[in-house]
Amino acid sequence: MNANKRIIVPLDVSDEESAIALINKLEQVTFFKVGLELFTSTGPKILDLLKSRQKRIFLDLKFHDIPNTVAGACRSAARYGVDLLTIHATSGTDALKAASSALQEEAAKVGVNPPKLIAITLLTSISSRQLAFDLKIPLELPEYALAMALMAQETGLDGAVCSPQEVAQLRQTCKDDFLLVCPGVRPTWADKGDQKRSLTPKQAIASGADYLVIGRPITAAADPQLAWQRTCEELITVSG
Ligand SMILES: O=C(O)c1cc(=O)[nH]c(=O)n1[C@@H]1O[C@H](COP(=O)(O)O)[C@@H](O)[C@H]1O
Repeated sequence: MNANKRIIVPLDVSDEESAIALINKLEQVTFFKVGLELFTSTGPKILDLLKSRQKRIFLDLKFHDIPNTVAGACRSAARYGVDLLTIHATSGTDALKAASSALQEEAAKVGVNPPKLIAITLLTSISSRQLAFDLKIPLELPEYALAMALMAQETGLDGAVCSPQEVAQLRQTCKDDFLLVCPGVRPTWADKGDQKRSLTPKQAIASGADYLVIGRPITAAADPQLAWQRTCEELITVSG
């Protein structure tokens, strides 16, 4: 896959106008993420706009609820015809199974391809200290992320979201076609911000990530187009 097709740019802005401005500046980007901030503001309108421009869509709503509720949310999301959708692994196996079945059934009913359903293993903003002291989870961080990914795989999900620092271990253990999506990726020249477990794009791909989510280094740059190009150039040598 071309380097630029592996990068997903999140439209983490508060309204449609700002999202359109970013999409226009980033003409070469083929895959965008619509997350909680933008979707809460615009609703599905933004998905139609992206589709009209032939963009791929990662709808990152991070569902986390009881089985009946996530199944209903997945039925609604299935109708949008997006490419990727997220749910927290900590929703539990019953909810993961209910979500996955609901997506398949509803997509077949309305005649669209179901999105790949991917599980959040552990948010990339959580440190090992926070995992132990705030969340009270008595496992090493990589061990916990792997357990969540394997649980997602066993319940029939299509992949997982993990930090680049855990991706090599997940790649080794999970099936080859289990999609691994890594946010918290920072080009060599970018600030880390609130991302606690980051690697560079090149390191993340070399470690086995299928897709990288790279936001602020590109979207908050003075020249987003130039930042996008520099990011792609960093990747070319490993995945060109
Ligand atoms: O699901 C995600 O995309 C996600 C999961 C996670 O564990 N960490 C994480 O940062 N993200 C998203 O990835 C993007 C990262 O943005 P930047 O930190 O600006 O590159 C944001 O849209 C986050 O919502």
